[in-house]
Amino acid sequence: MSPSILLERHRALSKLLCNLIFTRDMGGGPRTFPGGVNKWQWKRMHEKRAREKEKRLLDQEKQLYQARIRSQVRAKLAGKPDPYSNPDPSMGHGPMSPTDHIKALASRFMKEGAEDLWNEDDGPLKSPPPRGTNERPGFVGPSGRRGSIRSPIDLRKLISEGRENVNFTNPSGSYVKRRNYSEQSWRRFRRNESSESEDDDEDYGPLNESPNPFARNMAGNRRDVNSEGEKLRLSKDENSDFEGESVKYFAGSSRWPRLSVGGGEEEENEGIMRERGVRKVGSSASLGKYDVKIKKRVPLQSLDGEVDFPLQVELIRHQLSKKSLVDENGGEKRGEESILSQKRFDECGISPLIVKALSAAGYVQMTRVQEATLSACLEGKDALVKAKTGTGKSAAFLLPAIETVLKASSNSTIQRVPPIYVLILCPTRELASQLAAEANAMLKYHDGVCVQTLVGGTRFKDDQKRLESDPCQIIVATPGRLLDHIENKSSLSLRLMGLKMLVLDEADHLLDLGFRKDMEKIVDCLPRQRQSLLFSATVPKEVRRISQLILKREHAFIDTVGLGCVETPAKIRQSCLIASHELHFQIVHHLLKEHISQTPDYKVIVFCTTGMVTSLMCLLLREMKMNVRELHSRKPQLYRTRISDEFRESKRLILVSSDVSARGMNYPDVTLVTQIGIPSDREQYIHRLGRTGREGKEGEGILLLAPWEEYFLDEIRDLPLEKVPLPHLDPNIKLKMEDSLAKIDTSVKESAYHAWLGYYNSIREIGRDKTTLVKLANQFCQSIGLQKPPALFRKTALKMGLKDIPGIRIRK
Ligand SMILES: Nc1ncnc2c1ncn2[C@@H]1O[C@H](COP(=O)(O)OP(=O)(O)OP(=O)(O)O)[C@@H](O)[C@H]1O
Repeated sequence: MSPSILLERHRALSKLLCNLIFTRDMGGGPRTFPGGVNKWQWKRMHEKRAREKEKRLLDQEKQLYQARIRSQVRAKLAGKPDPYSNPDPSMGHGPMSPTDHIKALASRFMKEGAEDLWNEDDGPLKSPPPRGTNERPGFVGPSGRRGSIRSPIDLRKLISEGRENVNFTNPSGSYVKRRNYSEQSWRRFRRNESSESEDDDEDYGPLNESPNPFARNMAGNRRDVNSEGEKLRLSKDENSDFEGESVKYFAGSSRWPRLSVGGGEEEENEGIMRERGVRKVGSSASLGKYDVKIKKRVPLQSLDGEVDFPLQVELIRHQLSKKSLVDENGGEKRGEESILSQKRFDECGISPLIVKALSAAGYVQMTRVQEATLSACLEGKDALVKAKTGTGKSAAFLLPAIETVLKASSNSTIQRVPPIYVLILCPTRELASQLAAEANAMLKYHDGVCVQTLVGGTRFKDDQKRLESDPCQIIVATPGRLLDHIENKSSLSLRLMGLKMLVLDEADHLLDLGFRKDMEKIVDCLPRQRQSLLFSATVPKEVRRISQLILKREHAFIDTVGLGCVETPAKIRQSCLIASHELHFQIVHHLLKEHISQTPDYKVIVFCTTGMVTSLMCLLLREMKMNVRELHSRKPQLYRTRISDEFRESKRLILVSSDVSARGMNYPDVTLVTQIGIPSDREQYIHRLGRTGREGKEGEGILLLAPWEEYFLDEIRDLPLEKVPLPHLDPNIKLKMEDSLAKIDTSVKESAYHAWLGYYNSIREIGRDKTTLVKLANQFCQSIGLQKPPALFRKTALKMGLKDIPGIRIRK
């Protein structure tokens, strides 16, 4: 063997050993922490402490405020002067003015980068209901007007008193409206407040005259101060993050003070910092001291009067030029609804062969999310990206992923263990196959780059053989199967040492409790020196916090939806029907028939709560002579793949599915999505709905709930859902339906009952009242044609906390 080859081998071996030694400590921070807890337990402990502290502070503040009001009332009744009025504000000892109070509270409690998260409901800000209306918030009334929505107070807006009215677009072209809220909103707020205080706050007498909305807000009475139709977006995020930096502000006038919450252990330091006029920003609450930036405090006062006129003129100019561009391209309407941007792929510095492959696939112009993210991703930055369903997020991360591989391959020397440069994780097997297919389409003209999937439901040994015989640089995997490989000490772990990029598609779901443990283990085995990209159509605030465990501190948060904007595509008509369980099957049948008669090329997805309920629904619809397929996790993988492919290619077909199809699946031209029963959460509703109305096309979504499930509407009250009356149901269909139900095997119905019970038991709002849950389950049981509820195994009943609940039968 020649010396040069030996030297080469020696180098490769040393590199590998270095990697092994230095990359065991991965994913951020040391591996062991005081008390022997691991990194994740340590961080969770800090999160918990921060939450508790925040709650304590809020409670204190609430008590102080209430005490103040009481004293004022007493003084007023006794004819004494207001004990809190400060005759000489310059003395500085009296109580703060309401506005100052709010500012002080805001600066104490709000976290940097989380101003929008102050909205506890995590939804857009909407206007208060007009007095005297009975319309349910969030629904479109018969007149077509949207019912108003109860939403929380936007502190920043209140702080922004004195600012000029400015309308501008952010770099994505979305409309941003800014107004002077000083008097108008204040008056509106007070009006709104007084209307409710009559019922709620008798004790406090003149509370409705109180000018301190925040204290009331803390007391749980959140109210909105926006006027109807206004899209208020005051956050720095949507401005700065389009620029690719999470700490950069787009407009001078939108420079907001960075605000933070100190974590449990940090109280002492916090005091010192405050004294020095320095404050911590970043995720100190959740990450202890590991993710804290030190920033100079920007005094609130000085910002109040600050108006950067030249910049505002520039913004208005930008808006006008954007508008004329849109008009040139076929009117404003089209411009708003198109997912495409003005930029072409050949303008953004990606490899010409990829551009060629993209053109072959019909991609010439970038979509907005692709334009907004590509440069940051190509620069190697970490990013958390939020964009609506069906807007091209997959290509937005696949392109930089492929570029990373091309770059790494051209730089690397021959290695004994071929490295995996890109790891893409996603929640379902079907989505993994879809992403791999899309990546392969982009790699059409690149022979040397290979993509493989690692998903459950296939033979583990086959995976291993494939990995050995056909070394790939990109892996698309589901967390469970990937972890099997890692824990099996296969060569995959070694190959992952060369990882350059980690992508989490449907990131919020992957960081959710169901996947969290697996994700923690996986991330621990990846090199720390990597780029991480997190994509989803929904990014709830907890996810934004937890995402920092994967992302670097200086990551970009790119939100193309925008704070306060509706999170679902504009062209999807959404409606909701409320009906008792026994009518559900009939209604579903009626809705499908109606849709089919109106839509020649129909393509429908019916989402059910669980796999077994999906199975029952599918059998029933098939009995009713409808063209249906079923897809859920109880089916073998080969069957799932076949059905998924068939549904992708076909028209005039109904797919009855569990949540395996809820996220990421790109079935073209789905005309209707129906959801039967409550989705597991608001995010799941948005993702399921997003299977229709993709690429800016039209779509329709119908949610069917039982009356007791109506509470869920509160979670999605900011979405444009129209509550529609029950359709007239044909009595003949009822009889037919009963016949069909009778033909279905009892075991299927029993399994559906058990699954139903398990599903709703796991939903916090319902599962905690076991007696009611069992009653409702028995209603469902009758609606599916079972005479009495099937018995549960004692162990199952125990696990579910249902053992001694009346109505539950235990197997002997
Ligand atoms: N630049 C482009 N030009 C034309 N079509 C595109 C472009 N980028 C993506 N698409 C198409 O847009 C559709 C939606 O893309 P994709 O599945 O990536 O959406 P998504 O944002 O990931 O949705 P979800 O949130 O549901 O996962 C696909 O049919 C895709 O082919």
